Amino acid sequence: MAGEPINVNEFEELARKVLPKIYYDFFSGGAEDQYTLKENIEAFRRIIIRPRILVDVSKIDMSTIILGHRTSAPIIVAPTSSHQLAHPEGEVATARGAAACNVIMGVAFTSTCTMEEVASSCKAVRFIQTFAFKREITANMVQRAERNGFRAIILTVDAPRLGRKEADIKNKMIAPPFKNFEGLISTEVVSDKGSNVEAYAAETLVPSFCWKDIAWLKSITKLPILIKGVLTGEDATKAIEAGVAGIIVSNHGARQLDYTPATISVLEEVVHAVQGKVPVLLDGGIRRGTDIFKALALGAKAVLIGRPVIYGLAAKGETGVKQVIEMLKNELEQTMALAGCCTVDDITRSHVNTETERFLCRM
Ligand SMILES: Cc1cc2nc3c(=O)[nH]c(=O)nc-3n(C[C@H](O)[C@H](O)[C@H](O)COP(=O)(O)O)c2cc1C
Ligand SMILES: CCCCC(=O)C(=O)O
Repeated sequence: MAGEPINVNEFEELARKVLPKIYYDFFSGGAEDQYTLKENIEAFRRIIIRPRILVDVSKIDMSTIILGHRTSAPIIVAPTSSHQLAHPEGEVATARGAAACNVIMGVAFTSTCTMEEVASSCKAVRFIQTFAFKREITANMVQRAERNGFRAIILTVDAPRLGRKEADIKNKMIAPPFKNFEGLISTEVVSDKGSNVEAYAAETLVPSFCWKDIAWLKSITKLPILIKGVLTGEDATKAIEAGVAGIIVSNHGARQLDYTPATISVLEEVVHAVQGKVPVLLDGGIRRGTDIFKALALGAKAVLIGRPVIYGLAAKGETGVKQVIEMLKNELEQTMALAGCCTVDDITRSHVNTETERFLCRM
């Protein structure tokens, strides 16, 4: 690649060049055979856009409202851990990039900067992400989130234990200090068996966490709860019954259970189960504005972007994060104009064709 990156994939190439291999592998990798990792991207390619012509597209408005917050585009920075392994300024730089683009910033509790550092560094609307942690960790997180102006809790439910990323095992990947845990976990988290991420998980995660624990989480906070990691209509129905404020269709960027479906291929199933009761968001494999358009056409309110943001951060810090988000926004704007959609509400189911539909047409 010569010159400046002009799309998200070129940012990945740049990140691969600047990062030590062990960290590039950590950020880019998926679980086991990485079937789902490839599928998250491939499944988008199998969806075709049905543009409408001769629509007045002289003004395109990508803005939307997510849980009451107006944002410039249906894009949220996905909560991902360990940003200081990509860039010394870590999550603070990422959050500033998100703020500059007026999109919502998802902050992982396993961040390398503290929640407080991120909160005081930028004006972005921030959501805090947590796992099925021990109750004392969750209670601490909730108090700090409320005190520091976080607007929602993202509860990630696809990780009762950690997925097996074989590159990390081979590379003996050592997690950076997750500063939010200071004073909360007693033992020094180290391991001589290679990756210490397992040790972190064993110290903090509660594999017995289940649906009834959502009622407990609701009882200790007024913040809306988004549940992240839903892949079936059945679980979407249960999530609504549990009283969540939103659902994120996600397979954790293919880093947990391999051979789960590409998220875009199960979005409609979840959307049908939810019946418009709460917003449905999606992440996994978004690399183009056309991908965002397809997700919206199939019923998502917005999408979350994981790895592309990290690649931007690795390549150019805050500026890189901003450039990656702006690229995706520009591509979405271009797609909307060429498909004849002036606002996000104009993007409908009839603007795309799935592979199944094309197959059924031939029968
Ligand atoms: C390096 C890395 C770290 C992640 N850390 C977390 C995390 O701490 N909590 C979480 O809920 N999801 C985490 N995720 C998953 C993301 O939130 C998101 O679901 C995924 O990255 C979306 O796929 P994409 O990377 O293809 O955009 C992580 C993903 C990556 C790549
Ligand atoms: C203990 C860190 C968890 C990070 C994570 O969720 C991931 O790498 O996918």
